Amino acid sequence: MSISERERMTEQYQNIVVEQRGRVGLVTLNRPSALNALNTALMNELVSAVRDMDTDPGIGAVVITGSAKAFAAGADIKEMSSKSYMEMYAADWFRHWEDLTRLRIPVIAAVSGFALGGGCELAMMADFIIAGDNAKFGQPEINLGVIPGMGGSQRLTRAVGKAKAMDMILTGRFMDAEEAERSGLVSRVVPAAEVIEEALKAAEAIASKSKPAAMVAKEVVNAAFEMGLAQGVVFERRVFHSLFATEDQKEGMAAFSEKRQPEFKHR
Ligand SMILES: CCCCCCCCCCCCC[C@H](O)CC(=O)SCCNC(=O)CCNC(=O)[C@H](O)C(C)(C)COP(=O)(O)OP(=O)(O)OC[C@H]1O[C@@H](n2cnc3c(N)ncnc32)[C@H](O)[C@@H]1OP(=O)(O)O
Repeated sequence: MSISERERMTEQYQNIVVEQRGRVGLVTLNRPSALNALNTALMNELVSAVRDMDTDPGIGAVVITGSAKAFAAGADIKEMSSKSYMEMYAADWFRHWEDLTRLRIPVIAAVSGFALGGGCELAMMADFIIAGDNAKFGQPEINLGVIPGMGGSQRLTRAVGKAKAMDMILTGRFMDAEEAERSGLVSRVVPAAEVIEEALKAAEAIASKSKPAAMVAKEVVNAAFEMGLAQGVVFERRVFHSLFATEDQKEGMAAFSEKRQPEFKHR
């Protein structure tokens, strides 16, 4: 992407910064004065940007990140506080942002600092989280008289188990990076100053693989949350069989036999 294209993309957005680094899309939440509190404008820009990346043949993976101090400190309390029950229920607030979990290409959340409430939920909507050693995760909504509202109770429980999820949601306590890794919430912890670099490296590695294989790998792993084991194993096996219809499978296995790096077509 040329600098002018990148500047144009950035001009489209006020609450995020959108960049392309090789075959990786990088989205940085950009509301530093509010610790990247997630308001409607930011979420709509985020969904729009990652949807464009998802259909861009030149992008194979996405990284979403925030600032050193905050990935996102939650939903924007000031925007939310005056809403009525019927305003929330009639608009079914947050439903549309579940689209973030339906992207085809892999998404990595690079988390430094606070990932609280909606910020933790947004990170858990990614395919995996790389955390800086200063990261603090939490679902402290109970302090505000509410509960998680964008999948937090469901994804946190599946990620760390009932005991820790219940502890965090009922007490509102934060979980540091070490506990988050130990609990399975994050895939790895790196020095905070290196988290974006590490996430970009992981995303570049993913984007260098076969795109159809990466897309279906994400799909079958996520299916484990929705299917029984026997059904999931059959689904995985059928998808494995289907990859033998791709050029990338032929190229990947031929490259191994010929002792060379594969040149995937990424389509
Ligand atoms: C219905 C309308 C649509 C809503 C918008 C769309 C949302 C999309 C996402 C949906 C998420 C689903 C719902 C979710 O489950 C519910 C929530 O997330 S509720 C919020 C949960 N988060 C919190 O409770 C954390 C609140 N913040 C804090 O506790 C502290 O800020 C901190 C993170 C511990 C840091 O403390 P400090 O270092 O002391 O910093 P400050 O407190 O001074 O904060 C600096 C500055 O940022 C502002 N700010 C921080 N967090 C938020 C926030 N969540 N919303 C709005 N503003 C926030 C804070 O007010 C300060 O601003 P200033 O006062 O200086 O102007």
